Amino acid sequence: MLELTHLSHVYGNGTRALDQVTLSIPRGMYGLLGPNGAGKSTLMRTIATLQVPTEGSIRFGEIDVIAEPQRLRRRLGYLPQDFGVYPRVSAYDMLHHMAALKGIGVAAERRQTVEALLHQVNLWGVRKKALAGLSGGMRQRFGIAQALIGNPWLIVVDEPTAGLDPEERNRFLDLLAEIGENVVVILSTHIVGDVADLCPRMAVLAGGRIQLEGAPLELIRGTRGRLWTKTIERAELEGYKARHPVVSTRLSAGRTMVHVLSDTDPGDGFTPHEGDLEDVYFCTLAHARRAA
Ligand SMILES: Nc1ncnc2c1ncn2[C@@H]1O[C@H](COP(=O)(O)OP(=O)(O)OP(=O)(O)O)[C@@H](O)[C@H]1O
Repeated sequence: MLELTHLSHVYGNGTRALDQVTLSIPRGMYGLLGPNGAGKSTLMRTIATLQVPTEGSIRFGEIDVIAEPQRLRRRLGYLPQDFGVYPRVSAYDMLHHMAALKGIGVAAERRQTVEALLHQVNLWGVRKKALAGLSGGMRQRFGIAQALIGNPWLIVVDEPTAGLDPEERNRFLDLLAEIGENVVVILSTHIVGDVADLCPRMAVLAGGRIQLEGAPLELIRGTRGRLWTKTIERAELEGYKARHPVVSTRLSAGRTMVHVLSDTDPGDGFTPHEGDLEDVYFCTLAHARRAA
């Protein structure tokens, strides 16, 4: 279990990127969902011991993460948002090098680890290729392989599917799902589908604050009977926004589909709408914006 308590972070320029974040993150896949600038990367870097928060505490089991970062690092796998690699080095050699850095000193053990990981992430066939020659999806799978060196108990993955095509994204998510239920995996993302597909628990972060926490299915159930939809012309949107609490709009075959959150029938031709996690997310963001 990873416990974050009253975690805040203020950058030198005064930006409050995290504001009293308190979360208990159990074993399994945990989704941290938020828009650009929400503070996700700040939180991921803080958990990964790359920066020290201004305030608050982090515990992972018996480890006081801020006081004993080295102890956590031995148990940590981290795939940062901007995962830089030496472009001309092969996947095989780079993984070897990283395994050595992670403390696997015995050559035979290192070789065994590297080969098993290359098979696990399905990169065995391209292991001799320079990293620069791999596709975006392959590079992200390489990123997961390096994060898995040394059998970590805590795995932090920051926006891993951004920029992947749908097939590569599916393959990457399948790989994450396989990592197992016995470790804590935190998946930070702005893509609702990543969380919907993988995570039995999640939180929404916006403006540095936790806006919502829970199990996606329960959170979706919480919108039941309160969501309404109508398809309108784009030009009518401003009028609808003025009359109704619009939480989201999406285009459907060139027309605009409006979703409204209301405990009672808003009239005006709206029909009941079966919500999904995207609706939960947009309702949460709309609420956070109003509160701000
Ligand atoms: N080194 C820094 N110095 C000053 N402000 C920063 C720094 N890093 C991030 N910020 C600011 O902190 C806030 C949170 O940024 P962060 O990168 O953690 O968000 P994010 O949710 O990961 O966003 P994105 O999806 O765009 O990466 C933003 O307002 C950002 O501009």
